[in-house]
Amino acid sequence: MARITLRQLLDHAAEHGYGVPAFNINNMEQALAIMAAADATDAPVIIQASRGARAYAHDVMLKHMMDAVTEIYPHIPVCVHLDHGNNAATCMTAIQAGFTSVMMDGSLREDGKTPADWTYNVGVTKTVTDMAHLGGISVEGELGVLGSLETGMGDKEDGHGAEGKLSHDQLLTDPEEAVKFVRETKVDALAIAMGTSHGAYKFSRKPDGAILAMNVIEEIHRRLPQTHLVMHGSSSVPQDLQDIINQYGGKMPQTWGVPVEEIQHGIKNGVRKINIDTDNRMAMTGQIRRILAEHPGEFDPRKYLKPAMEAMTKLCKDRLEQFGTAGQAGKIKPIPLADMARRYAAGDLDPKIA
Ligand SMILES: O=C(CO)COP(=O)(O)O
Ligand SMILES: O=C[C@H](O)COP(=O)(O)O
Ligand SMILES: [Zn+2]
Ligand SMILES: [Zn+2]
Repeated sequence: MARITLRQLLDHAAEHGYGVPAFNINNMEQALAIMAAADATDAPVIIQASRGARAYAHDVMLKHMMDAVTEIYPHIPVCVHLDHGNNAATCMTAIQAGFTSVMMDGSLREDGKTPADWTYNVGVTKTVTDMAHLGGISVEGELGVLGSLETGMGDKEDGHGAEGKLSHDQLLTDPEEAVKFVRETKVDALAIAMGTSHGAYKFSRKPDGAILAMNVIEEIHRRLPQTHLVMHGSSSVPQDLQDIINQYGGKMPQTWGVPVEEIQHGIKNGVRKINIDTDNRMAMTGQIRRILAEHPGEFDPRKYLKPAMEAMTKLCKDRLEQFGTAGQAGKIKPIPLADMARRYAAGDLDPKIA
């Protein structure tokens, strides 16, 4: 059984200069689609579940799905990660359900809507790292609020995200603060804000530096070369997926996501975890729409879910190859949680800050 912690996986990625996509799941089809891609490319993967996914699928179902995929594919290291935990309790129950890594998103208050202040974010994140590291579990924190530099709006699209208008100061992570945040919280990975947002409607044009501030990543990486950076809202929203949805009755207005080459530039500058959900949702939806439109008499879910899974597998394979994750699975031997716990206790995994 090859369950791995985020920390071990991202340390390996940093050592070998690659990035790891973190794909969201809500159901069996998505879990199987991701694993088929990881298997085909010999890649380790991060499978993450949001609070919404946990409510949709039930923790027990998620736990057993993760047991199942690691049993089916024992040679693939799988990190099971909580996406956007809103408080310490949510993180704790995820750990109880078998997650090897949690995100404590203290950039927002517990309601998942209100931007939080520095003291709250540092306090709640440190509470979670203190607790999680005792068990060898990894923690991702977030500094800066996700949202659009074009409109100043937070990303309310999928229910989790800031409400109302935000200032550029809130939308762009401050590199000086990032250093202090990592030092004080001892997070294993740091999510930063630089113009990406969740969902399909990120940019009204192909993004340039004015609306996708890759310079913020470069600056943070310069000051924190040993810290693993995380890009949220990193779906590329490919044109062909927009087209297929619209061709078969969908009504998605034209939109732009994060170009893969920008993510590759990020990987050269310390980005190790890249969160992707929307692209997979679109890949599945496009095929479901196509099958149902072309075969209106069809009512066996397998007839549309199988092509949907295949489209998702293709998307995942593309990203595993583009981010350099492909070919790395066989090189990793997962370290047991108890060993990770000992390393944290000994201070071996403390942030290295110049
Ligand atoms: O950041 C994400 C999950 O935390 C997903 O981002 P997308 O909506 O761009 O896929
Ligand atoms: O927040 C990021 C993911 O896209 C999860 O979305 P969700 O909260 O709708 O499950
Ligand atoms: Zn979200
Ligand atoms: Zn996110």
